[in-house]
Amino acid sequence: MHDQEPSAPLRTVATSHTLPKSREARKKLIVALDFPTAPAALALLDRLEGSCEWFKVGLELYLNAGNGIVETILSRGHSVFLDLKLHDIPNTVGGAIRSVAPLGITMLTVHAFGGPAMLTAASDAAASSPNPLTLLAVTVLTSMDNFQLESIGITETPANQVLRLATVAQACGIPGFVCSPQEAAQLRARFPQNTIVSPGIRPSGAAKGDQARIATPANALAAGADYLVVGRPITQAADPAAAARAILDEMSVGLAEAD
Ligand SMILES: O=c1ccn([C@@H]2O[C@H](COP(=O)(O)O)[C@@H](O)[C@H]2O)c(=O)[nH]1
Repeated sequence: MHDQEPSAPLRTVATSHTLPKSREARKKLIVALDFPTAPAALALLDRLEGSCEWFKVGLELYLNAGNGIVETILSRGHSVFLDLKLHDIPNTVGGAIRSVAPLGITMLTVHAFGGPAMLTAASDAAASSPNPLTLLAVTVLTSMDNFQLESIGITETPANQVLRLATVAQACGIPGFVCSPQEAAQLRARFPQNTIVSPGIRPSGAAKGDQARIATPANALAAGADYLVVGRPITQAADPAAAARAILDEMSVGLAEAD
């Protein structure tokens, strides 16, 4: 469904077996900077300096702090996942991608629910990016359970709906997916070369909050996720750096066991 090169998947970096496990874990952890202002986000960034190298900027922060916060995080040498979950008509989504691509972000989300025309326009726009940009198709939000899906007329299970949306997105040239860790194994089996990013990560005993489909960091990696997105278990912890280190330690052990 696309006539240009799709944007590159990030699997090569994420699955490197030459790195020490602690280093590999750091390359797979993305901290969600869900804060209302740039100073609040940068205060957390300061505390995680040296521990974490990937940060996700979502709607809350981006709508307040704009491209400036993205540029600041990039200027500190970190990678940025811009989680805008674009969902609009094809022309608008393509234009939005062309607007943010020059920033130098590494990953950007679109909603797979936008359908083939929108996903193809997104893929084409990413292919013309001046920097390598991996598009991720958001499948079924990790906050949704069967009841939430049924309420909007979707009678499929979350797992089936994730597979359906990922299949459409992949056919349109989108190289990565966002899904819960509970669907990571089925997507990994079906799409071995695609990038899988999983939010809904909760260390044992952590508050679930509004997330419905969750797993621990080790189980998410074992299921085949390339990247884990973690927000509140780190950002709301009394000691965010210690919380991040504990998650990284669990990830390192999980990666070692998988070898
Ligand atoms: O399906 C999705 C897609 C995106 N997210 C985002 O990930 C983080 C998760 O934060 P937690 O505090 O660890 O729950 C957040 O920024 C979401 O916007 C998601 O959770 N689920």
